[in-house]
Amino acid sequence: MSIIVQKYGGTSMANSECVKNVAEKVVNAKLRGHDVVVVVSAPAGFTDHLVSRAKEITDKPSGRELDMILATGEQISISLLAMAIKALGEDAISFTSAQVGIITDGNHNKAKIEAINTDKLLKALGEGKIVIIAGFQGVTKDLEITTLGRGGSDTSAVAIGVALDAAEVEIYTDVDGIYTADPRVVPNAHKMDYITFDEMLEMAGSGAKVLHLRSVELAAKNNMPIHLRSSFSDAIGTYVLDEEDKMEHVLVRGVAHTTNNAKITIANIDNTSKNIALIFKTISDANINVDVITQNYINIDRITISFTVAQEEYDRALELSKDLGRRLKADEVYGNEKVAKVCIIGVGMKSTSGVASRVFTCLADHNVAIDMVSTSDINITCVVNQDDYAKAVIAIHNEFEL
Ligand SMILES: Nc1ncnc2c1ncn2[C@@H]1O[C@H](COP(=O)(O)OP(=O)(O)O)[C@@H](O)[C@H]1O
Ligand SMILES: N[C@@H](CC(=O)OP(=O)(O)O)C(=O)O
Repeated sequence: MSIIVQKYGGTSMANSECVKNVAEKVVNAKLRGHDVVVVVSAPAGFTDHLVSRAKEITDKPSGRELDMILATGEQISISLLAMAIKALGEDAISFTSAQVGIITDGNHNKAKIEAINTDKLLKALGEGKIVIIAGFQGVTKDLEITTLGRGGSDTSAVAIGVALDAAEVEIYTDVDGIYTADPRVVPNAHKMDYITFDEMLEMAGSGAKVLHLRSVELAAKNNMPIHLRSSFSDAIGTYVLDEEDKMEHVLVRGVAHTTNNAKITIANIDNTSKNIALIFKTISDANINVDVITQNYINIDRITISFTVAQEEYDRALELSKDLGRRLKADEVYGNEKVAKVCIIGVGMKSTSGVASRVFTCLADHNVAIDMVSTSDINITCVVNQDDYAKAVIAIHNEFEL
């Protein structure tokens, strides 16, 4: 019998009505003849609530203790779902990650899965049970509780799918598929039937939180198809696949955005690779992630470096940059705490020229100033003022008739 892994996110597990709805969908999959493994998240908003409880006690909870509290939300969901499935007459068993043996490294709050013990899962499936596993959490070899980073249940589901050699991983959520842009920002965005792993990696990495980035990396690495679909209908959703030939050829597949960005500029320093290396080593030594980087020439010997960081890192990054500016005798160091990234994504760009010029013309026509640009062969990212991001996303969505 083929194994199918289904993941239900917080929005699908929000209340008892939702849990009963999920139980029906799971039982239907079992009755269609599958061995069913279900991965669930905490009820919507519950993990946020746990974070704020911790923050009421201290601004800086230790990673270990934060994981101890954060991992509890998913345990509520697994037990309620097992009860709901049993109430429908099917046998089910719930497991925490520690009970299964989902082994991670010890990096609290952003742990990586290293191994999954499938013994208990296969035994329970062999006994005809529906298996329910707590997503988002793991355990180290020393039995320390860890979590995989916010949104990490998608990654749990794909990792379990790969370990069990499942036919596919179905991710159920509150939208009926992956859209050409965030439907909250672009009301006429439309659902795609397919998207390639590469495009979805860019979308997820560029702010489309509909799938956890690492879940897509893992699926791509193991060629595990993901079917993202709605918990509230039976309609086919969006397939994330390797098979580009199955898909309609389009130049641009979608537009993603993030609004949580800040920009720092170190102006007019000597153009030496030592100076550039010093800047980025100092920032990375402080555990700050740098995203888009640009280097502008003032003349052959002098350059200006700009880079973006997450808004929550802005103050620390600016302080470090001011210190660097003094050491490197920069003319000026300044920042903008509120910028946004708008990312235009499509594998079709690899083989077609002129996409960048259409993007820039379109943004100019809509009076959106472009602060920084970075490109790969399937992604054009423009950094714009935060107030302009929605205008920019909608304009580009229209320009490419998505
Ligand atoms: N391109 C996109 N396509 C679909 N949904 C998107 C996109 N970009 C952002 N989203 C948002 O992602 C949300 C689903 O993710 P999430 O809230 O994490 O669900 P869950 O709780 O089920 O894991 C949708 O409600 C939608 O607003
Ligand atoms: N409950 C965790 C893990 C998760 O993946 O949740 P969701 O599937 O609702 O995004 C979180 O809120 O981050």
